[in-house]
Amino acid sequence: MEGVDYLAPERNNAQFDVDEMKIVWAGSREAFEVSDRIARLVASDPNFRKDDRTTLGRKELFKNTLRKAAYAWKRIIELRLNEEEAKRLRSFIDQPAFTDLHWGMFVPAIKGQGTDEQQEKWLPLAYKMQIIGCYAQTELGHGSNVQGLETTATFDPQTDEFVIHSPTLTSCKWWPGGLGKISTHGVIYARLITDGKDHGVHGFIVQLRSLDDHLPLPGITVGDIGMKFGNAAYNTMDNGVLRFDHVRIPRNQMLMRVSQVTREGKYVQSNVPRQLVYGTMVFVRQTIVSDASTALSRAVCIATRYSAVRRQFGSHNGSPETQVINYKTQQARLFPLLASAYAFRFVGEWLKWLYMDVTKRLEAKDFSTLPEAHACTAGLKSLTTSATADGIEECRKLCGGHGYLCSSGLPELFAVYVPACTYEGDNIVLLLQVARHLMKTVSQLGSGKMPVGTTAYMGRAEHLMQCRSDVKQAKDWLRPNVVLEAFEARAFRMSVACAKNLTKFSSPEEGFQELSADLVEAAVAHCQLIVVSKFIEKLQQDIPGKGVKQQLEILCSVYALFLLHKHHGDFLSTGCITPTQASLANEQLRSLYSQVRPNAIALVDAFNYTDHYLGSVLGRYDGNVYPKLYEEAWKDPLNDSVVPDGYHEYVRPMLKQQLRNARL
Ligand SMILES: Cc1cc2nc3c(=O)[nH]c(=O)nc-3n(C[C@H](O)[C@H](O)[C@H](O)COP(=O)(O)OP(=O)(O)OC[C@H]3O[C@@H](n4cnc5c(N)ncnc54)[C@H](O)[C@@H]3O)c2cc1C
Repeated sequence: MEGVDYLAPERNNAQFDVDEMKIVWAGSREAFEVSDRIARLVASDPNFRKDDRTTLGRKELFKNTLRKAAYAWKRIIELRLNEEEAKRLRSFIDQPAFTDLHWGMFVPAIKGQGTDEQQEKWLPLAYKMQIIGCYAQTELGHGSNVQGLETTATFDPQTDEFVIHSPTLTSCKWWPGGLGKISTHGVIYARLITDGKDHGVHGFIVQLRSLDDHLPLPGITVGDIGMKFGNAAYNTMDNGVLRFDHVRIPRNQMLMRVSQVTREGKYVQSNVPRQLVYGTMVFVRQTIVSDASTALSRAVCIATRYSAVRRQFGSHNGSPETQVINYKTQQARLFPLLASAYAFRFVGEWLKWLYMDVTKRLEAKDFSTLPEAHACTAGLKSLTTSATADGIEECRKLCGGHGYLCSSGLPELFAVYVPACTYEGDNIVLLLQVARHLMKTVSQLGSGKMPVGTTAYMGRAEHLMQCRSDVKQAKDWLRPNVVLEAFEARAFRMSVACAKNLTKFSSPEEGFQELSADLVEAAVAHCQLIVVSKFIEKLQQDIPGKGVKQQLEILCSVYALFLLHKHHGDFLSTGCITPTQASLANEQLRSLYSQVRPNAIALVDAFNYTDHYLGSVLGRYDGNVYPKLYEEAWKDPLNDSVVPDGYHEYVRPMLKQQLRNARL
């Protein structure tokens, strides 16, 4: 029945003020109002319809993406939306497009690496979308190892130009989003060569297509790299291939904030420090972490609502069957993901603060915390995107068979999200960078150099090596200091163990290669500690609203104790806790799940997602799942006719034993 809220009894059980939780989730009342207004705007506009997306062919899908991007830009101008509102609008449209790379990578690259004059020239054009840009770093043969890129930018002093060239097949740019069919310009990464000397990889602004007829400029071969994983999903994006044949660009199109090439062809470092690039990196990764909380919360919202609707077994004398959300196994799979969504939200919020802190320090020429900030954002990007990709897939399984239908929204969400584990740095490669930083920090402890930021806890080395948890009963695990100390001791001891083992090898590099799997685990332990500690810090703030803080305290404990349970081998083998304490943590966790249960629906309502944005029949706000699933099935193009196309050619001859005469 339309208009009936089938989840109302669940909502009535909530023990906290959902409206206040919505503000906490959004970050502030103002952020909530902007987000709520823009989400409704998109949901109510039929131009942003997306329910037929997974049945469209690639060309139709792509054209549909271009239409939405153009229409969105028109609305942004008509409604005079500010930068934040425009960003929200693009995200609620929920369809990856060339604009993501234009605003998310091209513009920040020019801002971060361009000189003042370059910014004055290029940014106004980009802001008005008079040029459209992409970010082209990866090549067919080279991704993670950026220093291995082969594209060359050779300075020609005769003409005051760079010659951009792809010397081999493997040097073709491969993957950049927006490149394949749309970008007019790109920030292209190439090896800078002056006077026969290779100065390593630098960024250049290169025009790729004519601004009149959109044809590639002379010397440029460009196209799309082909279909990607899943239906619709990232196939709305034109990830591209690009080959240069001695393409000339003026010297002033090298991004010269950090290093320059003079008119005479001399390579000079400017007085601006190289660390400046860290600022852009922290900004981009902060966005990725915040996107992780969004993607995971969407999946969790769908799985939680559907778990309250779905019933299996347990009927007695004609009573309804049991809601699957009441099964302890369902709770033990679902509620840690719910807690993770909140945890990632708060660590993302903290990263916004970190970005501002990094920017301020850069302005004051204080570079002391930069390597730590860099390592920490790399690690958090890796941790949150991996957990989110796995979490979305778990949510699909939590929805049983129906989760496999595109109309559940989960297959597309997974397909569109999972490359986040690879782009902006492969997650394992990033964790290895974190591990290098941790090993360096440990090695400097004896020299009196105090670790900073998220590694500051390592400064209490002696205590962390000796401390033993004093947990005696299950509820002791609810004390934040107890949890924090266990996570700190585990992370530190794992790092110290790796550092010790490294000394057994004849060269540090050989040791690093050999121990890389252990090093990755140490890095994960460190990153999990960061997320736990930022959740705990969040709870030290004043959080208004009936019951809101209590719910967050429960979720924080769920997040931490779930990790402790999952990785209890680490905690036990490093001697941070005893087997008895590990089982007390598990006992406490079970009790926490029972406390989450009555609030589960309200906790996902607090994400404030419209049905349009969720794009899921299973996750509908009103819980009216079955009639809508039934309706949705009939909309499939296969059901346009009762007898399918192909029956007369292929099925009938088989049934009638006439295949021998059939023309196949
Ligand atoms: C959807 C999507 C969009 C993208 N958009 C862009 C874009 O806009 N612009 C752009 O320039 N690029 C883009 N990329 C490319 C992306 O940045 C690269 O794919 C990424 O950096 C990983 O590099 P790779 O593909 O070379 O992987 P590889 O580095 O080849 O990784 C392959 C395997 O080797 C492992 N590995 C690699 N190095 C090490 C090591 N040192 N130690 C241990 N293991 C290692 C990895 O963990 C992985 O398992 C995009 C990619 C995708 C999937």
